[in-house]
Amino acid sequence: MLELDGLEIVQGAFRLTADTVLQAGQITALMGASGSGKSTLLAAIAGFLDPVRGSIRIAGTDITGLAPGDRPLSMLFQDNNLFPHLTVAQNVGLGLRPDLRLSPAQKDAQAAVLARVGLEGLEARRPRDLSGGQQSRAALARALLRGRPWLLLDEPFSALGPALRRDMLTLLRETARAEGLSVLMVTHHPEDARAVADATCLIADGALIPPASTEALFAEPTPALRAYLGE
Ligand SMILES: Nc1ncnc2c1ncn2[C@@H]1O[C@H](COP(=O)(O)OP(=O)(O)OP(=O)(O)O)[C@@H](O)[C@H]1O
Repeated sequence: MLELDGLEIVQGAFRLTADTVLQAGQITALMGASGSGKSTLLAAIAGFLDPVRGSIRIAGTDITGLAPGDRPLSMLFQDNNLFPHLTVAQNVGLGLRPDLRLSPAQKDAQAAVLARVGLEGLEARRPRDLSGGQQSRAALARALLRGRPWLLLDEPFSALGPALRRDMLTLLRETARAEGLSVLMVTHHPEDARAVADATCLIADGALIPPASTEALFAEPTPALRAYLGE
């Protein structure tokens, strides 16, 4: 479980509150209008932004004061954050060791994760020699290799066309299921939430509305979802 307990986050004039529980072992979509605070909430959970009040717990442990690297989570950004001068294998290996001195077991894990995301045979390429979809796969592989139980995704596939985005979401769902990952995923696309998210939550009027089953929510949209969808 990821518990947001009386959380209050402030950025300049912007204020966001969150007081809810996100279930582990499933995919939760996070939606809300542009500027509603989705990235801000992820930044606070990941430790890039200190809340002014409240606490964040994962699996019962208070992580509010921990440095980003010490939190039981990995974060995937829209721009993929791949280093242009490193190969695909090196970029992925950074998930384990910044100095890339991988043990034989770590090299095996690196090869396995590259195979899992469909990048076998492309290990020696630089990111610029990969398609957009392959770059997304490399970034996902690096996050997966870290082996942290929670994965936070800030619109990571939004630069891809619809077909590639669907492929990536399918890969995400399969991987999350196979590895028992818990995922919190920001998306602007209701169809993405419906395709892969067990639960969906919305930010509206400066507050996180607790998650509900995606199926139930879209079958009977709440006023906040209706407003977001422009209905
Ligand atoms: N460093 C900052 N200083 C002051 N205000 C900020 C800062 N960063 C973001 N904000 C404000 O915080 C609010 C929430 O921004 P945030 O990026 O979290 O929204 P978002 O829901 O992720 O939007 P989008 O969907 O457009 O990415 C916005 O009003 C934004 O202008």
